[in-house]
Amino acid sequence: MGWPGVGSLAATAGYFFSRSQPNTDKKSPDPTSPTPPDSRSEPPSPAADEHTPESHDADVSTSPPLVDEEDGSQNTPKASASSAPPPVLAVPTLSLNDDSSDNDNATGVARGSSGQTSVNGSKTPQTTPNDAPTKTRMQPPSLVATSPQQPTNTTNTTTPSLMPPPPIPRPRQTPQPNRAPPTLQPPRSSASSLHTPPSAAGLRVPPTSSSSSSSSGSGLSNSTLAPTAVKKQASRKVVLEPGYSPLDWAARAANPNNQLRGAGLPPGLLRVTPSMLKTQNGRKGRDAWTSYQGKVYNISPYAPYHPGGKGELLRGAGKDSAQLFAEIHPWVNWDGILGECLVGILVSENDIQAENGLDAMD
Ligand code: HEM
Repeated sequence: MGWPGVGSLAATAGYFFSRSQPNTDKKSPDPTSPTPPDSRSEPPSPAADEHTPESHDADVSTSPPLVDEEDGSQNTPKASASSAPPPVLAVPTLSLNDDSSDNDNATGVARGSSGQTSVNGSKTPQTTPNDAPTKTRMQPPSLVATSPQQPTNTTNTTTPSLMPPPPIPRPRQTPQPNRAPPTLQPPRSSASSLHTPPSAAGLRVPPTSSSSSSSSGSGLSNSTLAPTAVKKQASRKVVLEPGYSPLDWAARAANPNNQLRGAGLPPGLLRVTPSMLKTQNGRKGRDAWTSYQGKVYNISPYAPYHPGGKGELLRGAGKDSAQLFAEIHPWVNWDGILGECLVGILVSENDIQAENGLDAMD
Protein backbone atom coordinates (compact mmCIF):
# COMPACT_ATOMS: atom_id res chain seq x y z
CA MET A 1 0.00 0.00 0.00
CA GLY A 2 2.73 2.47 0.84
CA TRP A 3 4.93 1.57 -2.05
CA PRO A 4 2.60 2.86 -4.77
CA GLY A 5 2.27 6.11 -2.92
CA VAL A 6 5.99 6.47 -2.53
CA GLY A 7 6.39 5.65 -6.18
CA SER A 8 3.88 8.24 -7.16
CA LEU A 9 5.64 10.78 -5.00
CA ALA A 10 8.94 9.92 -6.55
CA ALA A 11 7.40 10.24 -9.99
CA THR A 12 6.02 13.63 -9.21
CA ALA A 13 9.33 14.73 -7.74
CA GLY A 14 11.13 13.58 -10.81
CA TYR A 15 8.63 15.30 -12.95
CA PHE A 16 9.18 18.57 -11.15
CA PHE A 17 12.92 18.12 -11.36
CA SER A 18 12.78 17.43 -15.08
CA ARG A 19 10.60 20.46 -15.63
CA SER A 20 12.82 22.70 -13.58
CA GLN A 21 16.06 21.86 -15.42
CA PRO A 22 14.99 23.07 -18.90
CA ASN A 23 13.59 26.24 -17.40
CA THR A 24 16.87 26.99 -15.77
CA ASP A 25 18.63 26.20 -18.97
CA LYS A 26 16.37 28.47 -20.95
CA LYS A 27 16.13 31.36 -18.56
CA SER A 28 19.66 31.43 -17.28
CA PRO A 29 22.14 32.13 -20.05
CA ASP A 30 24.91 31.39 -17.54
CA PRO A 31 25.40 27.68 -17.15
CA THR A 32 25.84 28.07 -13.40
CA SER A 33 24.39 25.16 -11.60
CA PRO A 34 23.01 26.92 -8.48
CA THR A 35 20.29 28.65 -10.33
CA PRO A 36 18.08 29.95 -7.59
CA PRO A 37 20.63 31.80 -5.46
CA ASP A 38 22.33 33.33 -8.49
CA SER A 39 19.15 34.25 -10.21
CA ARG A 40 17.88 35.79 -7.03
CA SER A 41 21.08 37.61 -6.19
CA GLU A 42 21.75 39.03 -9.63
CA PRO A 43 18.41 40.51 -10.62
CA PRO A 44 16.25 41.11 -7.64
CA SER A 45 13.30 42.13 -9.76
CA PRO A 46 13.80 39.29 -12.23
CA ALA A 47 14.15 37.03 -9.28
CA ALA A 48 10.64 37.91 -8.30
CA ASP A 49 9.75 37.48 -11.94
CA GLU A 50 11.43 34.13 -11.93
CA HIS A 51 9.55 33.00 -8.89
CA THR A 52 6.25 34.00 -10.33
CA PRO A 53 6.89 32.48 -13.74
CA GLU A 54 8.23 29.39 -12.12
CA SER A 55 5.17 29.10 -10.06
CA HIS A 56 3.11 29.81 -13.12
CA ASP A 57 5.05 27.28 -15.11
CA ALA A 58 4.67 24.76 -12.44
CA ASP A 59 1.02 25.57 -12.19
CA VAL A 60 0.54 25.41 -15.93
CA SER A 61 2.59 22.26 -16.36
CA THR A 62 1.06 20.49 -13.44
CA SER A 63 -2.21 22.25 -13.52
CA PRO A 64 -4.34 19.16 -12.90
CA PRO A 65 -2.42 17.87 -9.89
CA LEU A 66 -1.17 21.20 -8.57
CA VAL A 67 -4.54 22.79 -8.57
CA ASP A 68 -5.75 20.00 -6.40
CA GLU A 69 -2.69 20.37 -4.22
CA GLU A 70 -3.16 24.07 -4.00
CA ASP A 71 -6.75 23.46 -3.08
CA GLY A 72 -5.63 21.20 -0.33
CA SER A 73 -2.76 23.30 1.03
CA GLN A 74 -2.05 26.58 -0.64
CA ASN A 75 0.21 28.17 1.89
CA THR A 76 2.34 25.38 3.22
CA PRO A 77 3.56 23.90 -0.07
CA LYS A 78 4.31 27.27 -1.59
CA ALA A 79 6.19 28.39 1.43
CA SER A 80 8.12 25.19 1.46
CA ALA A 81 8.86 25.38 -2.25
CA SER A 82 9.96 29.00 -2.10
CA SER A 83 12.05 28.49 0.98
CA ALA A 84 13.54 25.20 -0.20
CA PRO A 85 14.69 25.48 -3.79
CA PRO A 86 15.52 21.82 -4.15
CA PRO A 87 12.28 20.30 -5.35
CA VAL A 88 13.43 16.91 -4.24
CA LEU A 89 12.54 17.77 -0.72
CA ALA A 90 9.85 15.58 0.64
CA VAL A 91 8.09 18.63 1.88
CA PRO A 92 5.53 18.35 -0.91
CA THR A 93 4.99 14.82 0.17
CA LEU A 94 4.38 16.02 3.65
CA SER A 95 2.12 18.61 2.17
CA LEU A 96 0.41 15.85 0.27
CA ASN A 97 -0.07 13.97 3.47
CA ASP A 98 -1.50 17.09 4.94
CA ASP A 99 -3.53 17.50 1.79
CA SER A 100 -4.80 13.99 2.14
CA SER A 101 -6.09 14.77 5.55
CA ASP A 102 -7.53 17.99 4.22
CA ASN A 103 -8.81 16.43 1.05
CA ASP A 104 -10.58 13.84 3.01
CA ASN A 105 -12.74 16.57 4.22
CA ALA A 106 -13.04 17.82 0.64
CA THR A 107 -13.31 15.42 -2.31
CA GLY A 108 -10.31 13.09 -2.61
CA VAL A 109 -11.41 9.96 -4.36
CA ALA A 110 -8.64 10.30 -6.95
CA ARG A 111 -6.28 10.86 -4.09
CA GLY A 112 -7.43 7.71 -2.51
CA SER A 113 -3.99 6.40 -3.43
CA SER A 114 -2.20 9.16 -1.58
CA GLY A 115 -4.76 8.98 1.09
CA GLN A 116 -4.16 5.28 1.29
CA THR A 117 -0.50 5.92 1.81
CA SER A 118 -1.31 8.08 4.68
CA VAL A 119 -3.78 5.47 5.75
CA ASN A 120 -0.99 2.92 5.83
CA GLY A 121 0.43 4.73 8.73
CA SER A 122 -2.84 4.34 10.57
CA LYS A 123 -5.59 2.10 9.44
CA THR A 124 -7.88 2.97 12.23
CA PRO A 125 -7.62 6.63 11.31
CA GLN A 126 -8.74 5.60 7.87
CA THR A 127 -12.02 4.43 9.13
CA THR A 128 -12.19 7.14 11.66
CA PRO A 129 -11.49 9.90 9.17
CA ASN A 130 -13.89 8.33 6.76
CA ASP A 131 -16.36 8.06 9.51
CA ALA A 132 -15.37 11.43 10.81
CA PRO A 133 -15.98 13.14 7.52
CA THR A 134 -19.11 11.20 7.09
CA LYS A 135 -20.06 12.21 10.52
CA THR A 136 -18.93 15.70 9.89
CA ARG A 137 -20.65 15.62 6.55
CA MET A 138 -23.60 13.97 8.07
CA GLN A 139 -23.56 16.35 10.90
CA PRO A 140 -24.33 19.24 8.61
CA PRO A 141 -27.37 17.38 7.36
CA SER A 142 -27.94 16.49 10.91
CA LEU A 143 -27.57 20.14 11.58
CA VAL A 144 -29.93 20.66 8.71
CA ALA A 145 -32.11 18.11 10.29
CA THR A 146 -31.63 19.94 13.50
CA SER A 147 -32.49 23.08 11.67
CA PRO A 148 -35.85 21.59 10.90
CA GLN A 149 -35.75 20.44 14.45
CA GLN A 150 -34.92 23.94 15.35
CA PRO A 151 -38.19 25.01 13.89
CA THR A 152 -39.68 22.54 16.24
CA ASN A 153 -37.55 24.14 18.85
CA THR A 154 -38.70 27.39 17.47
CA THR A 155 -42.15 26.03 17.68
CA ASN A 156 -41.25 25.11 21.17
CA THR A 157 -39.91 28.55 21.46
CA THR A 158 -43.01 29.72 19.77
CA THR A 159 -44.99 27.90 22.35
CA PRO A 160 -43.01 29.74 24.93
CA SER A 161 -43.63 32.68 22.72
CA LEU A 162 -47.21 31.61 23.03
CA MET A 163 -46.60 31.50 26.71
CA PRO A 164 -46.17 35.26 26.75
CA PRO A 165 -49.88 35.58 26.11
CA PRO A 166 -50.36 34.23 29.60
CA PRO A 167 -48.46 37.28 30.69
CA ILE A 168 -51.14 39.12 28.81
CA PRO A 169 -53.66 37.77 31.24
CA ARG A 170 -51.40 39.24 33.89
CA PRO A 171 -52.27 42.65 32.59
CA ARG A 172 -55.76 41.28 32.62
CA GLN A 173 -55.10 40.42 36.21
CA THR A 174 -54.11 43.97 36.68
CA PRO A 175 -57.50 44.92 35.30
CA GLN A 176 -58.91 42.49 37.81
CA PRO A 177 -58.18 44.95 40.48
CA ASN A 178 -60.16 47.13 38.20
CA ARG A 179 -62.74 44.42 38.33
CA ALA A 180 -62.46 44.48 42.05
CA PRO A 181 -63.46 48.09 42.07
CA PRO A 182 -66.55 47.14 40.08
CA THR A 183 -67.19 44.70 42.86
CA LEU A 184 -66.70 47.67 45.02
CA GLN A 185 -68.95 49.53 42.67
CA PRO A 186 -71.91 47.26 43.36
CA PRO A 187 -72.13 48.87 46.73
CA ARG A 188 -72.26 52.05 44.75
CA SER A 189 -74.81 50.36 42.50
CA SER A 190 -76.47 49.23 45.67
CA ALA A 191 -76.62 52.85 46.50
CA SER A 192 -77.90 53.36 42.99
CA SER A 193 -80.20 50.41 43.53
CA LEU A 194 -81.31 52.28 46.54
CA HIS A 195 -82.30 54.93 44.09
CA THR A 196 -84.73 52.54 42.42
CA PRO A 197 -86.27 51.36 45.67
CA PRO A 198 -86.70 54.91 46.77
CA SER A 199 -89.24 55.19 44.01
CA ALA A 200 -91.09 52.28 45.54
CA ALA A 201 -90.07 53.31 48.99
CA GLY A 202 -91.22 56.76 48.17
CA LEU A 203 -94.50 55.15 47.42
CA ARG A 204 -94.34 53.36 50.69
CA VAL A 205 -93.39 56.45 52.60
CA PRO A 206 -96.82 58.03 52.45
CA PRO A 207 -98.36 55.12 54.33
CA THR A 208 -95.99 55.83 57.20
CA SER A 209 -97.11 59.40 57.33
CA SER A 210 -100.69 58.38 56.74
CA SER A 211 -100.65 55.61 59.31
CA SER A 212 -99.23 58.00 61.83
CA SER A 213 -101.70 60.52 60.45
CA SER A 214 -99.06 63.12 61.01
CA SER A 215 -96.45 64.70 58.75
CA SER A 216 -93.55 63.18 60.64
CA GLY A 217 -91.73 62.25 57.40
CA SER A 218 -90.68 65.75 56.54
CA GLY A 219 -86.97 65.33 57.24
CA LEU A 220 -86.76 61.65 56.30
CA SER A 221 -84.39 60.63 53.52
CA ASN A 222 -85.03 57.95 50.93
CA SER A 223 -82.39 55.57 52.27
CA THR A 224 -83.77 55.67 55.79
CA LEU A 225 -87.33 55.29 54.61
CA ALA A 226 -86.72 52.16 52.52
CA PRO A 227 -86.04 49.69 55.37
CA THR A 228 -88.60 51.22 57.69
CA ALA A 229 -91.23 51.13 54.96
CA VAL A 230 -90.59 47.42 54.38
CA LYS A 231 -91.00 46.71 58.08
CA LYS A 232 -94.18 48.74 58.23
CA GLN A 233 -95.57 46.85 55.21
CA ALA A 234 -95.02 43.55 56.92
CA SER A 235 -96.68 44.89 60.00
CA ARG A 236 -99.70 46.15 58.08
CA LYS A 237 -100.56 42.96 56.31
CA VAL A 238 -103.34 41.00 57.90
CA VAL A 239 -103.76 37.26 58.03
CA LEU A 240 -106.91 36.62 56.09
CA GLU A 241 -109.38 33.95 57.16
CA PRO A 242 -109.61 30.81 55.02
CA GLY A 243 -111.71 31.29 51.91
CA TYR A 244 -111.02 35.07 51.74
CA SER A 245 -107.93 35.15 49.58
CA PRO A 246 -107.67 37.44 46.54
CA LEU A 247 -108.46 34.43 44.35
CA ASP A 248 -111.59 33.74 46.37
CA TRP A 249 -112.63 37.35 45.90
CA ALA A 250 -111.99 37.11 42.18
CA ALA A 251 -114.16 33.99 41.99
CA ARG A 252 -116.94 35.66 43.93
CA ALA A 253 -116.81 38.83 41.84
CA ALA A 254 -117.05 36.77 38.66
CA ASN A 255 -120.49 35.44 39.67
CA PRO A 256 -123.17 38.11 38.89
CA ASN A 257 -125.75 36.40 41.12
CA ASN A 258 -123.88 37.42 44.26
CA GLN A 259 -125.33 40.99 44.08
CA LEU A 260 -122.16 42.66 45.42
CA ARG A 261 -123.75 46.11 44.98
CA GLY A 262 -126.12 45.31 47.85
CA ALA A 263 -129.60 44.01 48.38
CA GLY A 264 -132.71 46.07 47.51
CA LEU A 265 -131.01 48.45 45.06
CA PRO A 266 -132.41 49.39 41.65
CA PRO A 267 -130.62 47.81 38.67
CA GLY A 268 -129.24 51.03 37.29
CA LEU A 269 -126.63 53.32 38.78
CA LEU A 270 -127.78 55.51 41.60
CA ARG A 271 -127.13 59.21 42.02
CA VAL A 272 -125.50 59.38 45.38
CA THR A 273 -125.14 62.64 47.20
CA PRO A 274 -122.48 63.20 49.85
CA SER A 275 -125.21 63.05 52.54
CA MET A 276 -126.39 59.72 51.25
CA LEU A 277 -122.80 58.48 51.12
CA LYS A 278 -122.24 59.62 54.65
CA THR A 279 -125.17 57.50 55.89
CA GLN A 280 -123.68 54.36 54.26
CA ASN A 281 -120.85 53.94 56.80
CA GLY A 282 -121.34 50.22 57.51
CA ARG A 283 -123.05 50.74 60.81
CA LYS A 284 -126.57 49.66 61.92
CA GLY A 285 -126.74 46.91 59.34
CA ARG A 286 -126.03 49.21 56.42
CA ASP A 287 -123.43 48.52 53.81
CA ALA A 288 -120.32 50.62 53.72
CA TRP A 289 -120.07 52.81 50.70
CA THR A 290 -117.09 54.82 49.55
CA SER A 291 -116.43 57.07 46.64
CA TYR A 292 -113.45 57.04 44.34
CA GLN A 293 -113.03 59.32 41.34
CA GLY A 294 -116.73 60.30 41.25
CA LYS A 295 -118.07 56.77 41.61
CA VAL A 296 -119.63 55.09 44.66
CA TYR A 297 -118.74 51.50 45.61
CA ASN A 298 -120.12 49.11 48.16
CA ILE A 299 -117.01 47.94 50.03
CA SER A 300 -118.78 45.79 52.61
CA PRO A 301 -118.57 42.55 50.59
CA TYR A 302 -114.81 43.15 50.03
CA ALA A 303 -113.99 43.93 53.68
CA PRO A 304 -113.12 40.33 54.71
CA TYR A 305 -110.95 40.01 51.59
CA HIS A 306 -108.99 43.20 52.09
CA PRO A 307 -105.34 42.31 52.67
CA GLY A 308 -104.85 45.35 54.84
CA GLY A 309 -107.65 44.32 57.12
CA LYS A 310 -111.29 45.21 57.48
CA GLY A 311 -110.60 48.14 59.75
CA GLU A 312 -108.24 49.77 57.29
CA LEU A 313 -110.75 49.42 54.50
CA LEU A 314 -113.61 50.82 56.51
CA ARG A 315 -111.66 53.96 57.27
CA GLY A 316 -113.01 55.19 53.97
CA ALA A 317 -116.59 54.21 54.63
CA GLY A 318 -119.22 56.96 54.08
CA LYS A 319 -116.67 59.28 52.40
CA ASP A 320 -114.17 59.59 49.60
CA SER A 321 -111.22 57.12 49.93
CA ALA A 322 -109.16 58.39 47.05
CA GLN A 323 -106.58 60.08 49.28
CA LEU A 324 -106.14 57.10 51.64
CA PHE A 325 -106.01 54.69 48.74
CA ALA A 326 -103.42 56.76 46.93
CA GLU A 327 -101.29 57.12 50.04
CA ILE A 328 -101.17 53.38 50.78
CA HIS A 329 -101.33 51.48 47.48
CA PRO A 330 -101.91 53.56 44.41
CA TRP A 331 -100.72 50.64 42.24
CA VAL A 332 -103.82 48.58 43.18
CA ASN A 333 -106.42 48.29 40.44
CA TRP A 334 -109.49 49.62 42.14
CA ASP A 335 -111.94 49.04 39.36
CA GLY A 336 -110.50 45.62 38.66
CA ILE A 337 -111.23 44.49 42.20
CA LEU A 338 -114.43 46.43 43.04
CA GLY A 339 -115.98 46.68 39.57
CA GLU A 340 -118.96 44.52 40.51
CA CYS A 341 -119.46 46.63 43.69
CA LEU A 342 -120.23 49.81 41.78
CA VAL A 343 -123.41 51.40 43.22
CA GLY A 344 -123.79 54.70 41.49
CA ILE A 345 -122.30 58.10 40.70
CA LEU A 346 -121.46 60.74 43.25
CA VAL A 347 -123.47 63.88 42.67
CA SER A 348 -123.90 67.10 44.54
CA GLU A 349 -126.75 67.82 46.94
CA ASN A 350 -128.16 70.54 44.65
CA ASP A 351 -128.45 68.18 41.76
CA ILE A 352 -130.44 65.72 43.86
CA GLN A 353 -132.72 68.44 45.21
CA ALA A 354 -133.36 69.67 41.68
CA GLU A 355 -134.17 66.21 40.53
CA ASN A 356 -136.40 65.64 43.54
CA GLY A 357 -138.15 68.93 42.74
CA LEU A 358 -138.63 67.92 39.17
CA ASP A 359 -139.94 64.57 40.29
CA ALA A 360 -142.33 66.34 42.63
CA MET A 361 -143.50 68.59 39.78
CA ASP A 362 -144.27 65.52 37.77
C1 HEM B 1 -110.29 52.87 52.42
C2 HEM B 1 -109.04 52.97 52.33
C3 HEM B 1 -108.03 51.85 52.40
C4 HEM B 1 -107.08 51.70 53.31
C5 HEM B 1 -106.84 52.61 54.49
C6 HEM B 1 -106.31 50.55 52.95
C7 HEM B 1 -105.22 50.07 53.63
C8 HEM B 1 -104.43 49.02 53.25
C9 HEM B 1 -103.28 48.57 53.94
C10 HEM B 1 -102.76 49.18 55.21
C11 HEM B 1 -102.78 47.54 53.30
C12 HEM B 1 -101.56 46.71 53.67
C13 HEM B 1 -100.39 47.26 53.01
C14 HEM B 1 -99.61 46.17 52.41
O1 HEM B 1 -99.80 45.00 52.77
O2 HEM B 1 -98.76 46.49 51.57
C15 HEM B 1 -103.62 47.35 52.16
C16 HEM B 1 -103.38 46.38 51.21
C17 HEM B 1 -104.21 46.21 50.16
N1 HEM B 1 -105.34 46.86 49.86
FE1 HEM B 1 -106.08 48.41 50.88
N2 HEM B 1 -106.84 49.98 51.85
C18 HEM B 1 -107.88 50.76 51.48
C19 HEM B 1 -108.71 50.54 50.41
C20 HEM B 1 -108.61 49.50 49.56
C21 HEM B 1 -109.52 49.22 48.51
C22 HEM B 1 -110.81 50.04 48.22
C23 HEM B 1 -109.03 48.14 47.87
C24 HEM B 1 -109.60 47.45 46.69
C25 HEM B 1 -110.02 48.10 45.63
C26 HEM B 1 -107.82 47.75 48.50
C27 HEM B 1 -107.02 46.68 48.11
C28 HEM B 1 -105.86 46.34 48.75
C29 HEM B 1 -104.98 45.33 48.26
C30 HEM B 1 -105.15 44.53 47.00
C31 HEM B 1 -103.94 45.26 49.13
C32 HEM B 1 -102.71 44.34 49.04
C33 HEM B 1 -101.62 45.15 48.42
C34 HEM B 1 -100.37 44.39 48.36
O3 HEM B 1 -100.27 43.28 48.91
O4 HEM B 1 -99.43 44.93 47.77
N3 HEM B 1 -107.59 48.58 49.57
N4 HEM B 1 -104.64 48.27 52.15
